[in-house]
Formats: sequence, structure tokens, C-alpha cells
Amino acid sequence: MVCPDPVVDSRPQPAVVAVVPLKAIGSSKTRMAPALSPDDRALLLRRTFDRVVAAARRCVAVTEVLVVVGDDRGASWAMMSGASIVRETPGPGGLNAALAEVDASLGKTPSLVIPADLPLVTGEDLDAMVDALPGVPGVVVCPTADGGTGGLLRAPGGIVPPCYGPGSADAHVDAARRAGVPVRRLLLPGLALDLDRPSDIALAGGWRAVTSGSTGPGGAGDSETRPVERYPHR
Ligand SMILES: Nc1nc2c(ncn2[C@@H]2O[C@H](COP(=O)(O)OP(=O)(O)OP(=O)(O)O)[C@@H](O)[C@H]2O)c(=O)[nH]1
Ligand SMILES: C=C(OP(=O)(O)O)C(=O)O
Repeated sequence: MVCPDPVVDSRPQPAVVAVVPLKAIGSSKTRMAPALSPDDRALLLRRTFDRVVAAARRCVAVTEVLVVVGDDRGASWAMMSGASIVRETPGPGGLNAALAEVDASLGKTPSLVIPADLPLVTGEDLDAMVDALPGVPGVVVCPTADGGTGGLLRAPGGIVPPCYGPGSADAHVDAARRAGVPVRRLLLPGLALDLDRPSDIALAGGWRAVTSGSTGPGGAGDSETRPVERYPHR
């Protein structure tokens, strides 16, 4: 019997470095402070960070996961996750400066920036981003629901500068257009939610789901079983 050839996508897969920025833990998730203690904020971030690193590992094109850390605690999380570590240069530049430093060190290597606070991201989401790359040079921007950037794939890595901040999805698309680089905007639910405010926890399935790592498709969720008073500002 002759079996038909499987349908194969013959486009070459770029080798991509996943870059996960992780701010100094003690000064992270400050918008959660009205509802969560420092320990709970750190626990939340640890869980989403582990999820993001696991998703990056499952992405077929990702050859290395690089965590850009702001302190020793972040470095120890990154080490335990098995990722490579880059220590950001201390200074006032914040996220964009930390990422620009990494861009410079990666040269032409394609890079996929994924924030550490995404509770729903999967390896399939990241595969979809890579599949959406219009070519090299090329850029894929996955917006979050509030106009931020849940995923930024750039090939080569520094082809447009990091423009994180309010409205950054539009800013990244505009920067690519200005540079004459083909760009795609891709809406993916797994990259559309980041945990910024207490109300975002319910959107991810609730406290127990997020901190047990059972969010997303098939995840248990618990938004109905957790006392509402835990999030007084919702
Ligand atoms: N290395 C590094 N990562 C950063 C920096 N600022 C933000 N990040 C990371 O970028 C992602 C998005 O961060 P934000 O949600 O804007 O900031 P946050 O500190 O987590 O939360 P807020 O304190 O509420 O603003 C998270 O993964 C952060 O850890 C920075 O200055 N350096
Ligand atoms: C800085 C950003 O994230 P956040 O919305 O978490 O502040 C961003 O997406 O540009």
C-alpha cells in the first residue's frame, strides 16, 4: 500500500531565543499590592514565571530560554528552571533598557520576548507566533487585552527596538512599519492576559488555579470558590 505523503510545511523554522524579563522580585507586581501581601505577589509571579519558561521550552523553534533578571532571587528562580541567566545593568532604564542590552548581545539571532506574568500561555501559542512570522526580517506582535505586548517575536532580534509601556502593541507595530519590516499582529488568548491588577487573577481562573499551575484549557479554575474579599479592589 502506498501511503500519501504527509502535508509538510517546508518553510525553514528559525532558531529562536526566548527572552523572559524578570524584574527584581521585591519590586514586582506592585499594582497587586492593594490585594496581595509581598509573599503572595512573589508566589503569583513565581508560578507564572515557571509557566512561561515551560511554554517557551515546548515551542519547537526555541533553542534557548534566557531570563533577564534584576536580582539574586530572580536569578535563583531562573537557575532552578534550567534557563540561562542575564543580569540586567542596574539603572533607571527599566524594561526597555534591559531588553535592548540583550538585543545587543544576541546580534542577529531571532528573539521572542515573553513577559513573566502570563498565566495562560502555552507552547502551542508560541509555535503559532513562529508560524505567523512573515519572513526574515519580520516581526509578530501579540497584544494583551489592555494594549500591551504579550509576545514579541523579532527576526533578527534587534530589528526594532523594545517599546514596552502603555499601548506597546501599537508601538511595536508602528516601529516595525517605520523600519520597513513586515509585521503581523496576532491575537492569541494565551498571550492576551497578563496579571497586572487583582481583577486579572479571576480572569485567569482564580487564585488557586494560578498558584497551582492549573490555569487555561483543562485547568480547574476556582473563581467561584475563593472568597471575593481576597480581592477587595475588584
Ligand atoms: N529585567 C527586568 N524585567 C522587567 C522590568 N520591568 C518589568 N519587567 C518584567 O516585564 C514584565 C512586565 O512587567 P510589568 O507588569 O510592567 O511590571 P511588574 O513589575 O511586573 O508589575 P508592576 O509593579 O505592577 O508594574 C514582567 O515579566 C516583569 O518582571 C525591568 O526593569 N527589568
Ligand atoms: C509594559 C507592559 O506590560 P504591562 O501592561 O504589564 O505594564 C507592556 O505590555 O508594554
